[in-house]
Amino acid sequence: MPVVATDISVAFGERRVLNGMSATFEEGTITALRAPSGFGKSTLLAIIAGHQKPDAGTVTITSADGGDDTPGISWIDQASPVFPHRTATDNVAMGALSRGATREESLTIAAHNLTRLGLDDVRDRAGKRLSGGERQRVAVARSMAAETPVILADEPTASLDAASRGLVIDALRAAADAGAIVIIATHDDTVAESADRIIRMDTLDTPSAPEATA
Ligand SMILES: Nc1ncnc2c1ncn2[C@@H]1O[C@H](COP(=O)(O)OP(=O)(O)OP(=O)(O)O)[C@@H](O)[C@H]1O
Repeated sequence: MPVVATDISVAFGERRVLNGMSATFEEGTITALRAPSGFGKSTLLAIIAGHQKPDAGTVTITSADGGDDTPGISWIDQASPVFPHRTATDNVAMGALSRGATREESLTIAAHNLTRLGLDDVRDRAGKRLSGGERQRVAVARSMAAETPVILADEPTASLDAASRGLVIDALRAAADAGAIVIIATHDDTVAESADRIIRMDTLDTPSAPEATA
């Protein structure tokens, strides 16, 4: 079931950031949120995640079976927490454990996802000894291991070189191909080119403005 944002408005003091924005995010697609800094990309992701309440408007996320349970949501950003005293493997395995995998299964799933994100060399390294870019990829790997139906990524390639960026894009693409709803706030042209759809948030300053360009 899609994520549906309807008539979302947010202001911080006098500054109106989102003004009656509506958008639907379908399963199996990557949507890139694009705009210069300050147009509310992160704010929209935070509202979809439920981290922040809009002044007006609603977000509905219905689980695949049509029930009321909110489906799992992964959040990936540069500040995604990594447990400092646990290894990269354990950090990623937690994603699989969170969906009910056994410890043994989780370690296999973690190994697979560490490899696909180019993290084999640091799999036994404690979280606190990982670089910023490695932590960011651990967060992506954990999200892949968790197989959440919704993945919200705020500048997921910000600390990464071109090779690592490609691995993150490939992972997010694979998640979407498996049915996930992937929404990415990004300034990175390469990430945006990999998306199925781009929403230009700087063209959305009036209610009922056209919501997206392909
Ligand atoms: N908690 C807050 N209190 C006050 N202002 C805020 C708050 N959160 C965000 N803002 C402001 O709202 C605007 C939108 O912020 P947001 O982080 O959503 O933009 P963005 O498009 O993601 O920017 P960037 O590309 O720099 O990450 C900015 O002007 C920001 O300063």
